Amino acid sequence: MSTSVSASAAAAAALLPILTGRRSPPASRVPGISRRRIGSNPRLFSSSAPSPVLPAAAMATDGAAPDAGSKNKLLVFDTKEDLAVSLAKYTAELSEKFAAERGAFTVVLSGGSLIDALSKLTEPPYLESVDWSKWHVFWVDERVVPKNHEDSNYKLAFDGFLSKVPIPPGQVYAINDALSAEGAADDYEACLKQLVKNGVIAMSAATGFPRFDLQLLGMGPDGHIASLFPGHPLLNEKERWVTYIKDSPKPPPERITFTFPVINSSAYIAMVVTGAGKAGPVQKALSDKQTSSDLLPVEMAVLHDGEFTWFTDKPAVSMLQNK
Ligand SMILES: O=C(O)[C@H](O)[C@@H](O)[C@H](O)[C@H](O)COP(=O)(O)O
Repeated sequence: MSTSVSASAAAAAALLPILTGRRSPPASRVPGISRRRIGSNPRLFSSSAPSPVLPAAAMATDGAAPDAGSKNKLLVFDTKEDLAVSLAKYTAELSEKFAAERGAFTVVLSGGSLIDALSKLTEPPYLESVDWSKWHVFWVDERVVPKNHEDSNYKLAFDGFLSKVPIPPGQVYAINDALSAEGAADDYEACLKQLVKNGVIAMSAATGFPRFDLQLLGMGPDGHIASLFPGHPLLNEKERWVTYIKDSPKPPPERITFTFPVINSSAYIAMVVTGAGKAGPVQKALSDKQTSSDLLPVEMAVLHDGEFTWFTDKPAVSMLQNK
């Protein structure tokens, strides 16, 4: 059982009644293919269908917000299992779409609980049906530690996901762990630039930054995403693709991270956020009271031209819903 909410950046979804009895369309549809718009008000759906992934056509709002809010969605799941099933279907469908359209699928991972949420992709039917040879895997942020260190996001992803699927090892782009934070950020940015030249990574003509096909992100209880923390000067980086931080409030202190211009140039973002500890930032991000002065990092993740889907559970949206 799940609930899907249209979630423009300005949508006060909490204020809407839940409409029942509407089933989601067949889950084989790839979100974002159709662009039909259905009106100016945010809509909220409750669905008993096994997959809550609704096409953008059904979820779109009509420019209620001045950003890409018309392609934002909020999915709320009863269980981690339901979330993982839906996230696997969503990712597999995008893999098929981008493999067909551009012969490559560029996927960006974060650390944290996201990796567990990808577990269903390592099982049938996806293990066999996904064309893993098209995948190119990147990290939105990485801790500057050796790849075999317990703090390494690469190790987390390798142990929990990458070692279980047949992605060609040369298409998994870990940081150079022999370098300093500065050096690793420069090196990673140079690697991305080369892959743009080779046509593996798309470019956004609109922003001039790389356009990853799918970024699979988590959010911390303080509203941070990637290694972009509240109030940190890196939030304002406008030139670099990849930068570094040496004073991360979340240990370990030294990290590299994508910048907002890169995050916001993506074609798709899945923001996977569960648990009551995240309810505050979720509420802030999805409320219509955004001001430019005190934005949390998660609120600054606004796609220039893409589709942003929140994969959440009920505790995470508990401050949004009508009681
Ligand atoms: O390097 C990191 O520290 C992670 O990439 C981090 O940004 C993570 O994605 C969030 O903190 C959410 O983590 P959880 O989902 O485990 O809360």
